[in-house]
Amino acid sequence: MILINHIRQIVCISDSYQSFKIGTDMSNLHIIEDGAIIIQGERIYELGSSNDILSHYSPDNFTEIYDASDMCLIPGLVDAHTHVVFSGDRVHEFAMKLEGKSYMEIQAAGGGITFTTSHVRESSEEELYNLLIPRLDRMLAFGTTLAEAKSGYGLELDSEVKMLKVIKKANEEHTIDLVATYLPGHAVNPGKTAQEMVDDIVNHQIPVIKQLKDNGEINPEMIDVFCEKNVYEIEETKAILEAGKRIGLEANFHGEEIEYLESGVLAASVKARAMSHLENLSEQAIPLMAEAGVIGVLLPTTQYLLHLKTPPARSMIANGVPVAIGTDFNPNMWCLSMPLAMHMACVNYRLSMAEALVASTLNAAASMGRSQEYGSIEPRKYADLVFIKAERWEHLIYQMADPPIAAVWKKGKIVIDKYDRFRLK
Ligand SMILES: N=CN[C@@H](CCC(=O)O)C(=O)O
Ligand SMILES: [Zn+2]
Repeated sequence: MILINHIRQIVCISDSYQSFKIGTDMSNLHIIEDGAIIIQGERIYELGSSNDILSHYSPDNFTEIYDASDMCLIPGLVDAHTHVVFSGDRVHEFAMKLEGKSYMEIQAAGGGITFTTSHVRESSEEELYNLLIPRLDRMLAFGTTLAEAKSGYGLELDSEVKMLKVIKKANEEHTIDLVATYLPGHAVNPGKTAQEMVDDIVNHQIPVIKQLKDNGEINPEMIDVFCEKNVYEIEETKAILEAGKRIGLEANFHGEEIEYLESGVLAASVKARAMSHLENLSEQAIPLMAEAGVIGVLLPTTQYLLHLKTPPARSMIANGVPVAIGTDFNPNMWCLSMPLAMHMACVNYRLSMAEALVASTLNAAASMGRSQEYGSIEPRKYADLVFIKAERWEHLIYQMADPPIAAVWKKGKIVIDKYDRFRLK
């Protein structure tokens, strides 16, 4: 067993194995001052105040002992929304956006998702994998230990499957755990109608996805659609999500990003696990989402880049929608840092730092069906831990672009240690 002792603050998030947090409970972080934690194998064994833990154990009980008296501890961060597998950058489009072109204008002219899709179709599985790994390394250095990862730049069966295989392999081989989302409805291929795409996805792609999943070749757990005006609108989105649900994939989709379509009501009616973006979410949809337990995933980086409306985050929290945060890392929005996304959610959406942390740990884990094992510091959960070298944990968010992350532990092992000096035994 391993003991980490005299931690200034252990920010547990929950002490009752909650699946997610809502409302004022998002401000309740269950902080233990001068805490100690015991790790056994991959998991947390026990935690409490240092006094309590030290009175029950002797140093002989431990193979390793660490002193963390100048650090705070939070659960590993969880990134609820990424498009981390792709080839080709879009820096030229960033310049176009600065000149005033909108996201949809660039997409309509064959750029955007269509541009990235043509690159991904040309890339081998190995090329995509080799591009992915350094991105995951960077995410880990920013404290992310679990992330959602979407396909969505294949937009035909073979290339979607290729992306899902890359995600599966990276999940097996990289330290970060990935939950795969199959995103067949990310854009409409040039020369096709949305309805033709839906027919292909529902009748041709989804049965093969099921077969490959059953054989263990790919492992998507969720299905996603970009529900947007002139992309996949409500009925088309619904058809894809329901076909995915029939093969056991949970709905976790893009909605209400650029134009209002009432996708929040759709999310509630199909009992989606989560919906991301939400900039145009209506007040009427909020209680329905709360009632259906749909997690609202905020993506403050993209909203900032594209000058989108501010999502009604405060109203979502006040009305009981569980709120999560993601980086939305993708070739449109290049951000691998959850602390930066959290900072933006605090400043631009007026989340408190406590709410942002819950949204980036327990609630983000819930958005991918993982909150029983990840997202809080509680006995039996994975020992995915982030140490912050500061007097209070809030420095993680306050120090914005350069968060003082001293060490990251993944499943009971140190995987990042910037100071290499807190081990005593
Ligand atoms: N809005 C749709 N999908 C992505 C962007 C993907 C891309 O532009 O490549 C998003 O969540 O922001
Ligand atoms: Zn996205």
